[in-house]
Amino acid sequence: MAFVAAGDITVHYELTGPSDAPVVLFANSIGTNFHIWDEQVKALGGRIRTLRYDMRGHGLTDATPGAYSMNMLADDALCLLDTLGIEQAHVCGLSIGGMMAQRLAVKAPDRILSLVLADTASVIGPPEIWQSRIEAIRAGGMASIAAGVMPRWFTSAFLESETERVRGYVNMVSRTSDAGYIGCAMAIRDADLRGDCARIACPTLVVVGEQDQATPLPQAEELIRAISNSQLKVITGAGHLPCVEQPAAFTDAVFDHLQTVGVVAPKETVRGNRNWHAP
Ligand SMILES: O=C(O)CCC(=O)CC(=O)O
Repeated sequence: MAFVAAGDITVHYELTGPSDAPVVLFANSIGTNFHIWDEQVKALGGRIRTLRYDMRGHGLTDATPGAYSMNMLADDALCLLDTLGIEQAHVCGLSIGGMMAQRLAVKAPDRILSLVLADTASVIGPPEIWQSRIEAIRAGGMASIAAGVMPRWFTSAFLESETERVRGYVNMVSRTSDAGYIGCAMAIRDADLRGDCARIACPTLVVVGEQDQATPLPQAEELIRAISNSQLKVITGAGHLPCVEQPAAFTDAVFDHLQTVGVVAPKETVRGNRNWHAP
């Protein structure tokens, strides 16, 4: 396990892959931790340098009290890059991680080379959803909301067939810090990144699970309209966490994007040399 002091927090992170390879920074969604990227890191780690971390308030990263903002979360990511001596990176962010990535690409355009914005939007609302969730956590703790979130994250097929894994995700949410989740929920509640989106210039892939209930396809289409240099990929058979529910399709989408932006060699070469989807 690796930890680094970045600004006012200690961040739990993992950096793997060849030291001279391009870096892809992976940012998690609310209520999760960096393990949502396990399959992508396993599949891509030999070709690129993968940097994943637990967002402020999540996993083993510090949870500070009070409201967070997308700007604060983007500063955390920049601080992590600075502390690890990484000048430039591609960024793949899911949901709040994708909101943070929108802010980051505008805040540091010379450092962010491309984006994968997965199951995210410029506004994830309405604010009342987040406010009532914050109040529910204050009243009953994280365990009181954990099971109710699952149908917003996973397809009914996954909920029915993957009961142990779903139980594990309920545990993941339940064990997230109250303060950390509330801080991030406030950041989502208060964020409107439409102005940032119009200013994103780097190549951007927008990915969405076709059955995403939290940030559905029309919101991904809005991102495509707002970001000039963007493409859309819909992942079938997935909800809000396609990196978990359809990991191979999600990894392929990220890989194709990295190929488009010139980070990795053509698919045939890579897949010819590696057992691409092997566990
Ligand atoms: O937990 C939900 O209901 C959806 C969460 C969301 O939209 C933001 C995120 O996953 O970071």
